[in-house]
Amino acid sequence: MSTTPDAPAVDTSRSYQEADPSAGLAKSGALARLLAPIRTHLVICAVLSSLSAAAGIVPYIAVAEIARIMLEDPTGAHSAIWTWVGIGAAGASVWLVLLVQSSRVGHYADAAILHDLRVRIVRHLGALPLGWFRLAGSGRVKRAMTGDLEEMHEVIAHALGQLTGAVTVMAVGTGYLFFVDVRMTLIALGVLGLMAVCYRVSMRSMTTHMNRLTAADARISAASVEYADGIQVVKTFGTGGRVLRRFDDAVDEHTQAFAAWVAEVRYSSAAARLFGSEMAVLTAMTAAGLTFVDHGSLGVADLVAFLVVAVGMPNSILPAVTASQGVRKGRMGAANIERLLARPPLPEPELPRAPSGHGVEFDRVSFSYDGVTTAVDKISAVCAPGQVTAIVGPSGAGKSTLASLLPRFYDVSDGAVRIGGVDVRSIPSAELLASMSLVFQDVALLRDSVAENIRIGRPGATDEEVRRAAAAAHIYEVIEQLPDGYDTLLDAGGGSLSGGERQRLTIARAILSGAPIVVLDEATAALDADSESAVQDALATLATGKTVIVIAHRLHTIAGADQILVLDNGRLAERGRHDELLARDGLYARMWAAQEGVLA
Ligand SMILES: Nc1ncnc2c1ncn2[C@@H]1O[C@H](COP(=O)(O)OP(=O)(O)OP(=O)(O)O)[C@@H](O)[C@H]1O
Repeated sequence: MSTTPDAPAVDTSRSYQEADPSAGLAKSGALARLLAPIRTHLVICAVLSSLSAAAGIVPYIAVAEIARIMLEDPTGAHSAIWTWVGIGAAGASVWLVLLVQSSRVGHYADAAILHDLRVRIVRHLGALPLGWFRLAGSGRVKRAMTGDLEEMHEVIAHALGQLTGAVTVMAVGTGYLFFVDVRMTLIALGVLGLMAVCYRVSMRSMTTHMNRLTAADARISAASVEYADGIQVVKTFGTGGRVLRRFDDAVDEHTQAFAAWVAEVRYSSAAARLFGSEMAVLTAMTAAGLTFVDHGSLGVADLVAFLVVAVGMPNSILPAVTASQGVRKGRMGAANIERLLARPPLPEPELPRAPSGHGVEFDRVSFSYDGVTTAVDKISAVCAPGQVTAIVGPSGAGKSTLASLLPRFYDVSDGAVRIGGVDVRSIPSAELLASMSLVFQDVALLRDSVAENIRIGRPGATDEEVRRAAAAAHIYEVIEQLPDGYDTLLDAGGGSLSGGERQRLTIARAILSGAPIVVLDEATAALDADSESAVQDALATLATGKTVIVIAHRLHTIAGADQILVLDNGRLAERGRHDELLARDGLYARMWAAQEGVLA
């Protein structure tokens, strides 16, 4: 917990790392909890589909009874036949009406709850610390909004009805058959029971195999994305073979995992299919039935009842098998969604305070991503308005982490970050973010026009203001030469803009926003000399009169900074101006010598 007096109480024990998806919270019961608001609808849907299934079996019973009447008294009056025809037709009508009603109620409840969950997820995402998105990635968000919700949809709109329907068909069907002949019914149930046993055997190690397949799937996706994202590097440096090998390995692993599963379950699943088929029930009923008829212990009419009703039962059981797998997936989807909704949101201040000024202070700031390893360790520094503070250090020293504590991508584990004397945790997050321009190296452009991409900095800005910002960011001429000028559509990758041009576009956005604090992560990728100097000029314009914090990778770009913080292994190793640090002959001097050596 912070030792500083103005630090609001927050839970610093939180870990920002995404929990293992297979880990426990809400693993069981998540589906029931998330569906609680539509429980009544689900009960109605289940009752309707159960009644519908019961009505659906009536026509089969009617056919069997008509056959009985005709076989037992072929020459008699057949008025009872018409009664059964009526009962059968009524059963079919009720089946259809109730089926439609149950589907209507299920889909209505499904649409309502999924809409509700989508809104909850989006609101929750809006309240999560921005750092979470960096760690979890867009894949996690996409999975929640599409795959996980779709799996819940399957349960609500389809699986529930199929399962209740199957149970009812079994109950009503066997009830009627027991009434006709107990021995034949037990034989029919025996065949279906064998199917259940074989199915259970084939599903015994499903979780292990599914986990292996899911892991292989994830590796295939990662290798594909890695290949597509890094296609330029891959082709330029001829490392395509290595990346493709990772892809091939992942595909091989997937194939092997699948083959191992198939090899293990091939007999049990084939047997389950066999015993669950109409063919198996028909064979068993015919063989046993004819034997009993031969011995005179079963009437032909009773045999017909089994051939009509018992043989039809597998038809409703097979969809229920698929439905039970759907329920399993739905439970996993619900657990994922519940886990996402359980991520703690960024705490908003109970007593918001307004900063007086825009000086930034890091006061004995510590931070750990996992609650174990310290990424930033007791760093103190003051970044005055109108001055440029550069953060430098070897890779992994904690530069980006320290800077990301200012916009509260993560909250400090200890100490405090202040703006204008106020702890950032006491400033409402919308105001906090509005007070700073963040220019990161993973330049974020939207799929929109050039003008709109700049206007994000200040949505109400006029075209003229957008143009002035573009001019100040030294990107004006580049835009003028684009096919549709400011109306040219960009894609998320920036379309035909170069790396330096994309950076200047985001600098124009930051200039337009006029935010008094600027945090920028210098591009690690080397730009060509012209682009580099254009970016430097743009940054100089952006920085005028502002509190500027630069995460620098190339030291010569920040040699003129007012203050340089040299981080090493999460600690502040040195601080001072360029000349002072060179004179100290420490880490900075060594890094400088190394970079100059490369440049020389
Ligand atoms: N998302 C994360 N989860 C866990 N640890 C992380 C995460 N991001 C960074 N770290 C760890 O925190 C430490 C500081 O990383 P950070 O990215 O802040 O360093 P950096 O100086 O900015 O490095 P670079 O110059 O390579 O970008 C490193 O040990 C890094 O491995």
